[in-house]
Amino acid sequence: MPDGDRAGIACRALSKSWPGGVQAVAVFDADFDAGRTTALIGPSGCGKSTLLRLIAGLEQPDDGQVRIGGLDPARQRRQGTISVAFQDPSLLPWLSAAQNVALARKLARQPADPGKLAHLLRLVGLEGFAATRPAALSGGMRQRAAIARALVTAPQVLLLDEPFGAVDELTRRQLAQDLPPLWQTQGTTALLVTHSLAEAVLLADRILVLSPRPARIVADIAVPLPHPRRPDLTDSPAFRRIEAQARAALSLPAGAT
Ligand SMILES: Nc1ncnc2c1ncn2[C@@H]1O[C@H](COP(=O)(O)OP(=O)(O)OP(=O)(O)O)[C@@H](O)[C@H]1O
Repeated sequence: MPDGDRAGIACRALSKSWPGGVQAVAVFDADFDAGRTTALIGPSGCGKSTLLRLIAGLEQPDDGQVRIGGLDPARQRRQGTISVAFQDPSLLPWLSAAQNVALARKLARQPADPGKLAHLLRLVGLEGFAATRPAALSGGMRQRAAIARALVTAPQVLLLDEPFGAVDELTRRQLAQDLPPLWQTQGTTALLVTHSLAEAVLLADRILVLSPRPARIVADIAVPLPHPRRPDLTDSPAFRRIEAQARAALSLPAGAT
């Protein structure tokens, strides 16, 4: 990772056990280059969300450290450098969808940008629901509002934990096509947890396949396909080859590399 790179992520010997003794992450080492999108894929419960929460500075590791551009991630998050969109969208219930998204800019001390707000709401398909409060949105709509909230600050680091999990298949494909250019053209470093191999290949420059808990890297797969990627890319031989490579790595027994 180049020196002085504000958005490169370094995980060093990262370990985290949860109360009750579950070791979710054990001595995890990885570097994520600035401006690249990496998909994390692995069996359910292997520690992907824990890893993302450690990288976001939302949890402290028991051992090891995370550095983003050489700095503590919690500090970077408070400065608005890092945006997260997790499975639980956690929108403020008393604000409308648009106000929830706009608040992110305020918290990051960025000036209001109504044009950008409207553009993002349109891209995530919520233009007709800007004034609607979260309780009156569907689960998928709340997730889409959370994605818009994560993108509205043009963050240097974007952490997405199954961001399209509650979104229907058709909308998912549309979002997978429309949203990545927003962060990829502005040099954002993105980490994306997904259970979908196709989504990983469509969105990412690199796929890390993780073992069952505690998560460790069993395969590090480059996705050298040009952006932007259209959904029909899924029919190409190159796409299928990478997808098959990731699938094979996922089915490796624990302990095998
Ligand atoms: N807050 C918590 N308190 C206690 N245990 C936790 C907590 N969060 C996660 N765990 C445990 O840590 C392990 C890893 O969970 P984590 O959510 O990181 O996995 P995951 O790979 O993201 O799973 P999934 O793909 O199902 O979302 C699991 O055994 C889970 O029960």
